[in-house]
Amino acid sequence: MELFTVNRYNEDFQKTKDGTREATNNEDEILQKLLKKAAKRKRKHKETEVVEEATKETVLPEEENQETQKQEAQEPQEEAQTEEIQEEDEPQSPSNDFQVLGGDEATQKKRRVEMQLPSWLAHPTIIEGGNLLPDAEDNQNVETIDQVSYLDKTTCAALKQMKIKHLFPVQRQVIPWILEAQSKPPPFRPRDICVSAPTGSGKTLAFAIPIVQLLSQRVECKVRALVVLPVAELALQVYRVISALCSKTELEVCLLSKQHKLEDEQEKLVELYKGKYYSKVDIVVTTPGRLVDHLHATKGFCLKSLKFLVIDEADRIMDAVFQNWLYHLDSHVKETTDQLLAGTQAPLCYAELEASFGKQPHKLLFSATLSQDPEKLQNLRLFQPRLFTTVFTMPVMKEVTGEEEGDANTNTDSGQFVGKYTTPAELTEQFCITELRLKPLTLFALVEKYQWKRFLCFTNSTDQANRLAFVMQTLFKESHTRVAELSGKLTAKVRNLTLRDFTRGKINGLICSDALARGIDVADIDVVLSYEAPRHIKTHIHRVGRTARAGRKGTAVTLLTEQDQSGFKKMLNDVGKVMGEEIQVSPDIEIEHAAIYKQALNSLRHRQETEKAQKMADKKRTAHQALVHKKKQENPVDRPLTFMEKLQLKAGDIQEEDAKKTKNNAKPKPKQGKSKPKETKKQKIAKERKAIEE
Ligand SMILES: Nc1ncnc2c1ncn2[C@@H]1O[C@H](COP(=O)(O)OP(=O)(O)OP(=O)(O)O)[C@@H](O)[C@H]1O
Repeated sequence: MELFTVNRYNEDFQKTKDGTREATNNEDEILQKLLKKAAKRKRKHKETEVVEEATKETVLPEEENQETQKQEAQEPQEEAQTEEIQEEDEPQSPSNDFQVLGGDEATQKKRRVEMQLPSWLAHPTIIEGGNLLPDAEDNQNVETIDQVSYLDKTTCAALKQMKIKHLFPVQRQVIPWILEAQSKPPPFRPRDICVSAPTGSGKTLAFAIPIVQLLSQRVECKVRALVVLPVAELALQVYRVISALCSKTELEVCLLSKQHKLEDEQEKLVELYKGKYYSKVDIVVTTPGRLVDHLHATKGFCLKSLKFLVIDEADRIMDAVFQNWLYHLDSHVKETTDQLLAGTQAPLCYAELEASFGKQPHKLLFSATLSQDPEKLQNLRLFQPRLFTTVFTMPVMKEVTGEEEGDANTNTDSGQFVGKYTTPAELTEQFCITELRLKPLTLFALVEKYQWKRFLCFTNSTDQANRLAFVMQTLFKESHTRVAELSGKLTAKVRNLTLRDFTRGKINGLICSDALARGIDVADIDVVLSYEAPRHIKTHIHRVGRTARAGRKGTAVTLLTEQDQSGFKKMLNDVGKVMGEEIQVSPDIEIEHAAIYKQALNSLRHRQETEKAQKMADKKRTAHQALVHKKKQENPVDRPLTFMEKLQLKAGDIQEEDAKKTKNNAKPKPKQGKSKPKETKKQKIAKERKAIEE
């Protein structure tokens, strides 16, 4: 069963001779074009070589000769691969592999079950990556912002103010597609899209520009666009970009994140006028948790007019626990015709299209590591989804085994869509082998050796980030390098201040946990270090993606121990990546910095002991308080009166006073005898309590 409803009006399908359908080879055409370009480059290179050879007297040194032999050898292989790729694209008949029970050894070997991707994942629209720098040769013939036909004047003016000269490849592909999809007449609905593009390739503007341009003509202010991001820092960053784009329009943008009070945000969202709520914003940028808070708590926060739902870092949001935000959101958007969207019904007919028109927002998913897990994607109920994916080099579909190193940017596992884990072309990846006990010192020596002035160092946990930041601050005490911690352990306010100081250059290095690994965009980071090998390839992709952004060069270094190396290498090879070159530090670092390192470790140990003692004291104090409280519960005499008891007493007193008044009128006043001994507080409380019980 198709995972998603197939739309009869989908322009991507064409009839073949025998009446069956097949996807047009849009992506195949692009792949073929890329291949031809590569082959032409190879031939040209070879011709020049032959010409050079003809004029040269000297014989090529042995290795060069081997090089040309290897190249020649490779050529026919490449052509063969070209054929393979053509074969690959033909729809293959399902394999009839099965296991013969009790057969001989050969037949017993279970065939590897290859994950069959849904057709929309298997046939993505390929975005040909390239150099993003405006003055790069690839961009000489790229239109400038003013020459782009599909951008209106206000958008161009806003982009110029943001110092944007050219659109990036992912923007040139996605923006016109969204504008065109939205221009379809009712009841044809725009297809939902998933965009998988490298970190720093400009995905934010790829969705922000069409949304702002399409909403800028709105008349009434209603929430028509919702942008959801996994963390508050990212939401703040995207909010700033969209606000800058809206500066030339009347659109209002609002940021909802736990960094502000709920009441203050409610003030910005809605206003009550003559008993009716009106929206004060057009575009809302938020995190899933905060969205649910407002869906429950903010009266008048209406999403019935929602036109766009953008999910940035979509795989992170789909992985995480805030899955139920989709359920809450759905209950606030127009009623959903589930069976229609979940693909359990027959393909859409005109009446159904008409019935479902405007019922769901246009869903736009973006990530550098998009998930292809059908179950997770199913939750989003995408409508005839379309995948855009970026590749920098020809995705050569070849088997990559653990030992050999695959070419960068090639996804060889047929269970993954093309370009799934593409990293920026300007990124240089390196690694450094060290011992676990010397890792802080190795990090210190690398920063000193390469004189890095702006670096990020990622650890696998917040505790590790906290400890490492402490040790590095001690090691860098003598030098001018300032290091700070940035992890989930700190409050959002402290994290913002630290990030601001780092952006301004007051701090040189941040020791971060992976909370910051996604999306954060800080310019000119020299190097991103992984202090510990990342546990998952996605984490690695997002960590290294903090540098080499927007076409700028960047370096990523991973600190590995002998034990980590093989696992890390396999993790990269599985997605067709390589480890890069090895860098080393002087083997005498331990001797050179023995004193300061020992001092750092001792102060860390001392701090940990103090913290442990503090924790023990806190534990004892809470235990004692619990005991005292328990005792007070047991003999209530010492327990101070509760609020209810005081109210009862007050009510009792009033009754007593009334009774006394009537008695006093009838009875002579008592003689002044010896004054009674003053009762203690305890006796007073016991007496009051007795009075209540009576
Ligand atoms: N057309 C453009 N011209 C110049 N700079 C651009 C352009 N588009 C985006 N940028 C800049 O590139 C940087 C990265 O953009 P953005 O954060 O949108 O990338 P991204 O793909 O969302 O990255 P990530 O996957 O890490 O979130 C930003 O500093 C942005 O200002």
